Amino acid sequence: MDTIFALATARGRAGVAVVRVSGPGAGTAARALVGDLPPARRAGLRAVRHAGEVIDQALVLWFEAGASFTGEEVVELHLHGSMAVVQAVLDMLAAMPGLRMAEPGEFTRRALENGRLDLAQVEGLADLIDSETEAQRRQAMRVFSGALGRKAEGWRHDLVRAAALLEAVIDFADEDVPVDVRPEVLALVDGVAEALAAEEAGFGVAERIRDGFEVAIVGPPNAGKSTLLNRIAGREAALTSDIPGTTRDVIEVRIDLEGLAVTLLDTAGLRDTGDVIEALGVDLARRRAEMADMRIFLLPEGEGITDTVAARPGDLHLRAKADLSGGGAGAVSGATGQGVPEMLAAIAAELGRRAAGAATITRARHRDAVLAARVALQDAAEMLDRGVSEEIVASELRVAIGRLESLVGKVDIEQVLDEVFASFCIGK
Ligand SMILES: Nc1nc2c(ncn2[C@@H]2O[C@H](COP(=O)(O)OP(=O)(O)OP(=O)(O)O)[C@@H](O)[C@H]2O)c(=O)[nH]1
Ligand SMILES: [K+]
Ligand SMILES: [Mg+2]
Repeated sequence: MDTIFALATARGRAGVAVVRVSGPGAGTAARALVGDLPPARRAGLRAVRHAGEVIDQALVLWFEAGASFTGEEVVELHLHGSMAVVQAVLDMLAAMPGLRMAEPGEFTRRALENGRLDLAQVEGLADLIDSETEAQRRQAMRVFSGALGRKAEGWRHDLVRAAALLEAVIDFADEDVPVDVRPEVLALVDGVAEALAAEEAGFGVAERIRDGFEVAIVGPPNAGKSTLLNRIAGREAALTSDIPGTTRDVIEVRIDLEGLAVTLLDTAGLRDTGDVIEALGVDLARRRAEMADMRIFLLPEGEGITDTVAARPGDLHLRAKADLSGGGAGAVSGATGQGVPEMLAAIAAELGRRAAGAATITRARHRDAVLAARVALQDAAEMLDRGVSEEIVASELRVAIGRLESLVGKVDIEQVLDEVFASFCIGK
């Protein structure tokens, strides 16, 4: 096994830069740089030397194999965050036999391979590092701390018991087994199937928390949609003018709305138009608005709309240009900002209400495994009903168990590893 090393912190000038070394040669490599190592898990200040010259003063941390992030011997060198210091240390490590630069995600991959993390935790860690909003952080932390693994283990436990009950009947087929195990098996199968269905139902929202909710601003031309978007963005994200039909493309602005990641969409004003390009914009506006999680309908007082998008429960209907019409509840003005805080609070309340129903599963990979397991359980329940032999029902349960184990990487792991690690950067 190679000993790997990498800069674990972001590149560039900083107060501190951490170089991490992991593998059987980590301790030896570190001793060559700093002399004696401090006791395991205790920070110690050491001079880093190259050919007798002091390169930097570093805080050194050393972890024994079996008690580190990767499960291997690990040394962390907390250097001053200078490009020159970091480069000198990386060069010295690269020159040592048996050491090489880590691949992207390789530290985490070793943690997985050594059983320090399960696959879902690895995904949670990737999301945690990528998280930008409070809801993203909280959701990622839940997965990273093993919540999905614990749930999967509970479901697996119930299904293993159900399969064992059926297998006991198979083993004692010649004897007179007085108990009918089918009711208990069915109860276990139904219980897990229900829990899986709940995960599927909450998946869409969990995915939105991870990737962001889309909220589209729609309305007739010149309603002030782009002006409103710019007010919220705090910059000129979209062109505005008194000419109807100014916006043609969809303009996206990403905001952090009370901890939720939200992408606001400014769209072309909806109307019938002979202008070919504007008509393309109106088409695009309608499609994106219909796909969005929520719509803000902006309508000037006394004005109708000739070409509209269907509203759905939870959408907001607001009167535009509140400054001209005297304002009041349900009115908003991008020009003056009045009503904007109330509008943002209403969006946050609606999306927050939906976010509360988020599942523990957060990725399409999880959803596919849960769906496949639930389908197998449905088949098993139906077979029990029809009096199909215990062997066949038990093998169907094994299919479901296998799919649930894939959530935490117990099976099919190679297939998903490359995809999962593709999003990691070097040093993780
Ligand atoms: N008084 C007032 N004028 C506004 C307000 N919002 C926008 N306007 C004006 O209304 C006109 C249209 O504004 P835009 O933001 O371009 O409207 P839009 O809905 O994006 O228009 P299209 O992209 O053409 O559909 C501009 O002259 C703005 O200055 C507002 O809240 N109050
Ligand atoms: K306009
Ligand atoms: Mg516009």
